[in-house]
Amino acid sequence: MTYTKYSASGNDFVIFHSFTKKDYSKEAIKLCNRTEGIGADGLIVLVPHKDYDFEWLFYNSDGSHAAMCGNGTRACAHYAYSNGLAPSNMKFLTGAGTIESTVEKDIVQTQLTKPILIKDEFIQDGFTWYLVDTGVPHLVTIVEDLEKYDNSLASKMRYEYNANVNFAKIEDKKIYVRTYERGVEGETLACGTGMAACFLRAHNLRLVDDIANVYPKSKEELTLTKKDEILYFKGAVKKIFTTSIN
Ligand SMILES: N[C@H](CCC[C@H](N)C(=O)O)C(=O)O
Repeated sequence: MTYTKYSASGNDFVIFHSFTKKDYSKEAIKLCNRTEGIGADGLIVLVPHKDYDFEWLFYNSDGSHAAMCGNGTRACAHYAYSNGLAPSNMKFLTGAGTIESTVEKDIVQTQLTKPILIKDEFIQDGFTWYLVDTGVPHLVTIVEDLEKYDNSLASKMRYEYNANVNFAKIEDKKIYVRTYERGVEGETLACGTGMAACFLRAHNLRLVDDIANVYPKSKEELTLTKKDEILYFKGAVKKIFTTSIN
């Protein structure tokens, strides 16, 4: 089987396509393992679909299934276009619904799913939180200093709310984010739906404009846009290598 490794702003994925729609959780654990596998935050499998360019199956590195992955959609769209599986402007089916992505060289833009507010502002453990679903659930707290990121608190909140956990700093209308990712069970270098959740929170508080640059732990620049209540997520992706494993 041929596998391709992508990095989307530091959030990395193993991607392949197959005619077989089945549970790939075990493959995800094996392939995402950073010592004995290829190593990645997640596995993405493209399978045929009669109504869309393809359907995707997404797994976190612990083998758990997730409905959506913002960075994963950008990597997967680039993979699909590069392999002739979809046109540059494509529509594919995810666990969170239909996703539309557009590929222009190494820049990919994804139209995210409609955000759903789960729990508005609440205070817990000394931080003010906001819980929103941007394809998957995300807790967001805005802090003055990202050194306030607390991995053990993030892990506690992740299990209490079954959500990813984001600490965001806003400076000159730019957003800087650190994310503890569910299913990776640790901080990743970027989390697309997490950046979208932070953007939404900052936008609601009028701390950013309708278009904002967002910088995850990898420091790569991404752009989030809110237009007619729809969120668009744009940034570069990198194909790292392709390999065959028997
Ligand atoms: N870990 C997430 C899925 C991946 C989200 C993230 N990698 C992104 O780019 O949106 C979850 O289980 O909810």
